[in-house]
Amino acid sequence: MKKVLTIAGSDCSGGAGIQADLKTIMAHKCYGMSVITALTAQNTTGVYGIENCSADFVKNQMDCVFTDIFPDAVKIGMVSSIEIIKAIAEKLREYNPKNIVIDPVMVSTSGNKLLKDDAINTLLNKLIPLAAVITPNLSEAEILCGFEINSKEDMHRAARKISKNYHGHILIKGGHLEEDANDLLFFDGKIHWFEEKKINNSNTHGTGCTLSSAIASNLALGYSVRESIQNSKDYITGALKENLNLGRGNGPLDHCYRM
Ligand SMILES: Nc1ncnc2c1ncn2[C@@H]1O[C@H](COP(=O)(O)OP(=O)(O)OP(=O)(O)O)[C@@H](O)[C@H]1O
Ligand SMILES: Cc1ncc(COP(=O)(O)O)c(N)n1
Repeated sequence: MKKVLTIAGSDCSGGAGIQADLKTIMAHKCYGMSVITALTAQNTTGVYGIENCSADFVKNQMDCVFTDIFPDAVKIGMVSSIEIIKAIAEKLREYNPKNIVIDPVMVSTSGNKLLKDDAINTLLNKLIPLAAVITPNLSEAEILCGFEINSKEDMHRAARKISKNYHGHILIKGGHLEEDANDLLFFDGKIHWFEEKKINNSNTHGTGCTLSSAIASNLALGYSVRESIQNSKDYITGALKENLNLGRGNGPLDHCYRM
């Protein structure tokens, strides 16, 4: 059995974060493990509190995982603070796992900050360089490239700019574009579009977490980056099409649809 580790925050309502990741990893028939960076009190309507884990305890969790059940892929989501980012980067350099996928989570669907402003540079300089794939959404890509993104052409320009400092695979997610849900992969100067019609469903809480943990699971299973992204997009599309409608806000995805 392939093993996938998620390093992320907990979402007590089960839609995003560690909970979405573990559901996704299990749906891909991989063995899921978690290093929790923060507890959040949140639900489909918003984030009502954040308690960060200490950097030392993050390291302690990573030592326990890596010295016992070494993962075939690692997904990284909410990382909150400079100290936690540095701790994760230090341990990743020590254990050197393959297939690191970073979802540079900055703001929740409900508009709440999940990464401190002063931590963005540390994320960029210390953690992102260790990733095989990064998966910014439009607003995260805007922060990484420094200009507004309103079209497919802007997404391409943004990827080119980000690639000047980061040489891995850049997947800019277009879920928040007005038109279709088209995602752009940029690597080694070449681009590939993953195209999908937008599904009319506002229950999209956790789509970013789900996509990145699905990509990590597919990489662990031995698929190429391109195949992993296509498989993951198909998984998201299927989970959105189920139209699960839970909670009073932007509800979660249905991870049971393939089981
Ligand atoms: N309404 C939709 N229909 C089809 N696919 C979608 C829809 N919304 C998002 N997606 C897809 O879901 C994935 C996540 O994209 P999105 O841009 O929503 O990321 P995100 O903002 O990080 O997610 P989150 O909502 O978790 O913050 C992408 O592959 C995107 O194309
Ligand atoms: C712990 C945690 N991690 C990530 C997200 C982002 O997901 P979304 O943008 O769908 O709210 C979140 N809300 N909570």
